Amino acid sequence: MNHRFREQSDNQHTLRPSRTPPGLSTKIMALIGKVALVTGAGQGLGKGFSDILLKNGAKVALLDINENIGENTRADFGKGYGEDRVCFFTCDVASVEQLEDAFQKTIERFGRINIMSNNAGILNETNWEKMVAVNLNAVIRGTYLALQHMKKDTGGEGGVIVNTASLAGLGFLLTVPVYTATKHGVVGFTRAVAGASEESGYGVRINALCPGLVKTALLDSTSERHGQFAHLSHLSKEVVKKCGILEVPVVAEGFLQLVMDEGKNGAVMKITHEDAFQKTIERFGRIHIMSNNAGIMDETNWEKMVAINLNAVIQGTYLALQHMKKDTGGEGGVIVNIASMAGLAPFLIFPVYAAAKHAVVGFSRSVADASMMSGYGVRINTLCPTAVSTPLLGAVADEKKNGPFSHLFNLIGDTAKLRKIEVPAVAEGFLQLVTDEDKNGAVMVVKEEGCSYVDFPKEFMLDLKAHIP
Ligand SMILES: NC(=O)c1ccc[n+]([C@@H]2O[C@H](COP(=O)([O-])OP(=O)(O)OC[C@H]3O[C@@H](n4cnc5c(N)ncnc54)[C@H](O)[C@@H]3O)[C@@H](O)[C@H]2O)c1
Ligand SMILES: CCCCC[C@H](O)CC\C=C/C=C/C=C/[C@@H](O)[C@@H](O)CCCC(=O)O
Repeated sequence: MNHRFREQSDNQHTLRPSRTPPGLSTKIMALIGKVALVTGAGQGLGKGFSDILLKNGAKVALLDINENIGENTRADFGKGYGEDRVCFFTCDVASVEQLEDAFQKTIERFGRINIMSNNAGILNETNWEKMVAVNLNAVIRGTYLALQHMKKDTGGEGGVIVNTASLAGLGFLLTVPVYTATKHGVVGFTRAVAGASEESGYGVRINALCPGLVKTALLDSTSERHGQFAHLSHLSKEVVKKCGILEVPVVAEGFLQLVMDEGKNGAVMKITHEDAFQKTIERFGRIHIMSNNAGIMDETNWEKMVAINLNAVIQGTYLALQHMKKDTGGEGGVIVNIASMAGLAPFLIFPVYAAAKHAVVGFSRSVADASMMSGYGVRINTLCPTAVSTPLLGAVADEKKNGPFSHLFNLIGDTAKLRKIEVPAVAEGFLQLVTDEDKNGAVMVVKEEGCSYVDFPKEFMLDLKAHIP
């Protein structure tokens, strides 16, 4: 299934026009050396958020009320990312003293705080006062404490706060009215305090994340957790059926966007299943062939180019695998990822385009082997055409899209004179990769002379077995 990261806009209730354009802005917060504090980090979403922050170079203080799971997670991350980059503090976020103490200890350990994730949350409609204390009051307190440490007017370095709300913070769930209230509270508080921080020149962005149902322990519901409306729990099951269940890493990607995108303040990101795959299945019953073809050429807006030309190809491949792989009831199939000759050779003036396309080649060849070894019955091939006569090539002649090497623009000369092949020739090659059942991990070049397969030199093969003593 596909997923949708969408910024929620609510014109009627927006106090002023949103200052953040939809999609990624060009200013990205670098995470290397940044210090993050994540609550409820022992498992579930908090663990996923911590993981993605560590993966991107941040140091993370994990906070959780459960010492056992917190310590285990710290040990895992310590092994994977280095003991000096992660620590754990036992902390009940509903306790003012414990939360303040955890901030202090984080500063003592890492010297500062740049990123705060107010994520800890529970589902308990019976002890609803406790739920309000954890899901709402502690988010407010965590935000205020983080602001105190980060705000620039009192010597802080600025930073970003991401509050975990829920889709139930935008809509409602009949079985969990108080949970719904706490999450609406988080959304409202976040939007208001984000505006206040901006007006006050604090240099701290504050955003809210609203995922639908996510596969975590929070969903192991008991009737006690559903309180007096437990008899309506069949209605929750209907919601689950309608919404589907998200995986933690998908939500973590959305979280990372809210952290890194310097253009986002007061943003409310909704994460639900995108229904492109679902709609295709509803219409045709199944999917056998996936072509990850969408791409752009823009060295100036290179982050966006990487997101489309590489990240989306990875995402599309994984989603297609989920639907097609035989071990979970799929019928098998084939995925063809569209790279370029620039995925095999250096490309003057377009180095990031070349990097993304090289990565598509490497990713597709690796995942093709992995799919075969896993018995998925899904082949994955790559197509590398030379210059094709389509509007994409307009970028070559567009100085604005040439990025830092636009001074070499004149070397290209007249693009009309560029040697190009036509779309049907590329389509022929594409069809071969789809239909030839012997081709998996194949990389096909399409040039004026026709189609040929790349024969990678044997010395560049990674023989894993040879590396195991
Ligand atoms: N799972 C979902 O479907 C879903 C959907 C939308 C939003 N959320 C929200 O995501 C957040 C994380 O939930 P999850 O799904 O990862 O749940 P989870 O139960 O897997 O993890 C929650 C973590 O928070 C910790 N925690 C609980 N109370 C705490 C407290 N008082 N102080 C410190 N830590 C505490 C727990 O020990 C646990 O490690 C919550 O705010 C939840 O409301 C969850
Ligand atoms: C009983 C399980 C409780 C889990 C709570 C989690 O936080 C997950 C909440 C997930 C789904 C909530 C769904 C709400 C659905 C409707 O109200 C929906 O129509 C909301 C749409 C909101 C919008 O699109 O703006």
